[in-house]
This record gives sequence, C-alpha cells and structure tokens, in this order.
Amino acid sequence: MDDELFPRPRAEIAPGAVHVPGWLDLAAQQSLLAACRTWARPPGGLRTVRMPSGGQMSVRMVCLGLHWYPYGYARTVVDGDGSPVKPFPGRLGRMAAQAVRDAYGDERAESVPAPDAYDVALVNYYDRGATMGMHRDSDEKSTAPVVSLSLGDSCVFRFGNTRTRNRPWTDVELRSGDLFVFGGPSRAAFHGVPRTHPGTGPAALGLTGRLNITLRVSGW
Ligand SMILES: O=C(O)CCC(=O)C(=O)O
Ligand SMILES: [Fe+2]
Repeated sequence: MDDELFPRPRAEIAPGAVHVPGWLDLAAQQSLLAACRTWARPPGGLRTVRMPSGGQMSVRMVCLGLHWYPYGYARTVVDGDGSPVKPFPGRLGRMAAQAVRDAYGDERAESVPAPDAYDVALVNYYDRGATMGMHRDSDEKSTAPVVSLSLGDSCVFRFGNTRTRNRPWTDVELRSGDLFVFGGPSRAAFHGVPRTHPGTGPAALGLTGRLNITLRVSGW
C-alpha cells in the first residue's frame, strides 16, 4: 500500500514460490470483488464443499471455467445444483500471465504460460473462523504456476514443503491485494490457511471476511 511506512518487499519464500505484496491497487481489488459478488450468485454460485470423508470445508467456494470437487474437475456443479460451471473470463487469464511475469521477473520468462493457458479459477470465501488445512493443489494435469490473489481480511498463509504436510513451513501474512505465485519446484508444495484476521481488510473495500482467488491451468 502507498501509505505503508515500511513497504513490504517481494519475497521468494521457496524456489518458485513468490509473494508480491500489494500487487492489486484498491481500484483493481474493488473491480475483482464486484466480479466475485456476481460469480457467487446462483445458479452455480458459492457452495459448501463436502469431503468424501463426510466432513465439510469451512470455506465456501465458487469455480469458473471448470468445477473443482474433491477430487477432480467437471463441467457442471456435480456436487451442487448441477448447473454448468460459469465461464472463465479472458481477463483473468491475462492477469495470471502478468502475475507470473511480475513474480518471476525476466530471468524466468520462459516459465510464463500463455495468457490463454489459464482456464480455471477457484474463488474461496473465508468467513470469520474459516480455515484451510494443509493440502497440495494436485488435481490439475498441468504443472503451470498457480496464481493466488487475496482480498479483504489478511490471513496466515502457511507454505510448506513437497514431502509432508508438516514442518518445515514458512508462515506468510497475505493482505488484501497481495499476489502469491507457486510453480516450478514449489508447484506441489503443501500449503494452507490456519487463520484469518477478522476486521483487517481495507475499509474502502467493504468486504467482511476474506476472498482468495486461485488461477490455474487445468490441463484437462
Ligand atoms: O486461501 C488461500 O490463500 C489458499 C487457497 C488454496 O490453497 C486453494 O484454493 O487451493
Ligand atoms: Fe491450494
């Protein structure tokens, strides 16, 4: 943010895992939030995800492009109202490619997928108390970097290792407007959100809770 006394630097948390604080300015966050509100509406809107184990995720989710369910992708909301999944907007694909370019810099330009390669968005809504356990994003058939954008309340984003869901890990604070990209050797790293900080989002955004949007290349 412009008014930050000590600007937060871009940081490579692990090889291929890069945090870019403040990547989206307030206007871009507002525009993305307005779009999320539209996507969240039925049919095929925000839903509670039930796990095969019988539990349910505390985040609520809506998908664009392809519908993610535990554990795979489908063209309709197979575990919800059955409607077709909403289209993946081209502008999100262009944002994703730009995000990877900005995170990786020119020296890794060859690892930036084409803007039309990105075809899936998972939009997660964290109400007060919602968390996400340590997991890998492993249902994609592509190894292209995952692009994560955060809006609203800040959170603890736990970025672990590729072998186990346990330590070593690094806790990163993700705030509204932050970008996090994980690809290359970190594409299959375990990660999760052990907590959010309710009430910490920018007042001018007008969002209660936290939204996270991951942009992915499905390879499906
Ligand atoms: O909310 C976040 O920052 C992470 C979301 C995530 O890991 C996922 O959607 O797979
Ligand atoms: Fe994930």
